[in-house]
Amino acid sequence: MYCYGTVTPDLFWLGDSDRRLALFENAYPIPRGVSYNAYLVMDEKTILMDTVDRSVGEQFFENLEACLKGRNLDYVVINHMEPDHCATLIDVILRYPGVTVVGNAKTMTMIDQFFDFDMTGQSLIVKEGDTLCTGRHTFTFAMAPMVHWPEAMVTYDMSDKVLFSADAFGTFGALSGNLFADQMDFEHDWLSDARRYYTNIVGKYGPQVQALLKKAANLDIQYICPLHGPIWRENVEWYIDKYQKWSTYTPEVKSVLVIYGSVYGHTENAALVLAGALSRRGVTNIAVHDASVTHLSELVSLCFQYSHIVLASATYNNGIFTPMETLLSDMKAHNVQNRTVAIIENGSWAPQAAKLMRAELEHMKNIRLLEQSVTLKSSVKEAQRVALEELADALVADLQG
Ligand SMILES: Cc1cc2nc3c(=O)[nH]c(=O)nc-3n(C[C@H](O)[C@H](O)[C@H](O)COP(=O)(O)O)c2cc1C
Repeated sequence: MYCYGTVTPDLFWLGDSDRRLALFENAYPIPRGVSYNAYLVMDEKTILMDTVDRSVGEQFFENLEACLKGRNLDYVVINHMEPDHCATLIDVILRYPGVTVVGNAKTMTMIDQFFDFDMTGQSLIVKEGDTLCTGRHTFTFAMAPMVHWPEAMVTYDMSDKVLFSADAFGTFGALSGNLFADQMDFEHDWLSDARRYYTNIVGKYGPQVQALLKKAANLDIQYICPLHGPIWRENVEWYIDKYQKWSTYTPEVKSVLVIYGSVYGHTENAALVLAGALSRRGVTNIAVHDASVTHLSELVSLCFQYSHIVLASATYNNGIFTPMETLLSDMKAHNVQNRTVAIIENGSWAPQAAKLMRAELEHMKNIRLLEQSVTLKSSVKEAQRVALEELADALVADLQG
């Protein structure tokens, strides 16, 4: 049975959620599921904004058919050619043979790459600022390259001030009846997934997100309709401000995130001794994570959130303990920058981790390494306890500075 939702009297949500998928992009755990959103505007001409992942295709077509109420589909706009939004595009064309596919030149190239379908006479190529009128609604298009693929664009309904934002402003998490962010406790229940989605999916492309935000700043936005997660119609500025912070690599929390890589628990012990020392000095919201336990996508997200990061690692076969090594490479891949970092190392015969971690961090932009570091030779002794207290002093001084 169809279950589409109403956004405005003539704008409908046709999406569905996948609660079974374990890994989004076969990489990111999504215990809360994920929604794939598509939207239909019923005007003199009917216009569909994007399609959906194959996993929810059946429900999507039931919704589309019910929503169209026997009318034909005139346009389908492809804001983003990634298969989680476009896998069902050809099925749309086959079901509605007269439909015109709207996208930019790069979109059309990608359609050719992904599918074997001759679109001659069925496509409309749009550029920055072009408009398309469907009756009461006039839509304009803005390119958003690398948010999150090169062909990405957004569509703005100038009549009702709706931004169809593609992957921007999306989040992991299945929708449960409520379509709007103001119908949920977004900050409490969704924000950490929204941050994890942003930082891992587009975190690398801060300057490109900034370029899109500058375009959006010129628009009167009453609704944001993303391709994943809830729709925004209230407090839109709050969410845009989060995007400002994330895309400029500005920390949200002025506190210390401690991540440790530990085989037998002694490096973990050092991390906790430090965390306790920080707490006694009045630092709040300290976070401690085991790099072997907390998923990388969560750790990357936390690195975007916190101003100060302490990395503590055992030496492992003359290298960095592998989960910590993987984290460092992921931090680099996601462009983590503008952070203050301190290092703790451990090793029973030739500790190397500090030197090697430092070398990795030097490849990242604007990472300020605290001079103070702590070396353990197997376990925390009195000398290291004192050194950890001193590291806490240095971190507190830096936080206050
Ligand atoms: C597989 C393996 C390889 C190791 N390689 C080194 C090494 O190259 N150099 C060193 O000084 N210690 C090495 N160690 C020792 C650990 O770094 C050391 O025992 C450290 O105290 C472990 O800290 P943890 O208790 O937090 O796991 C190695 C330990 C393991 C299990």
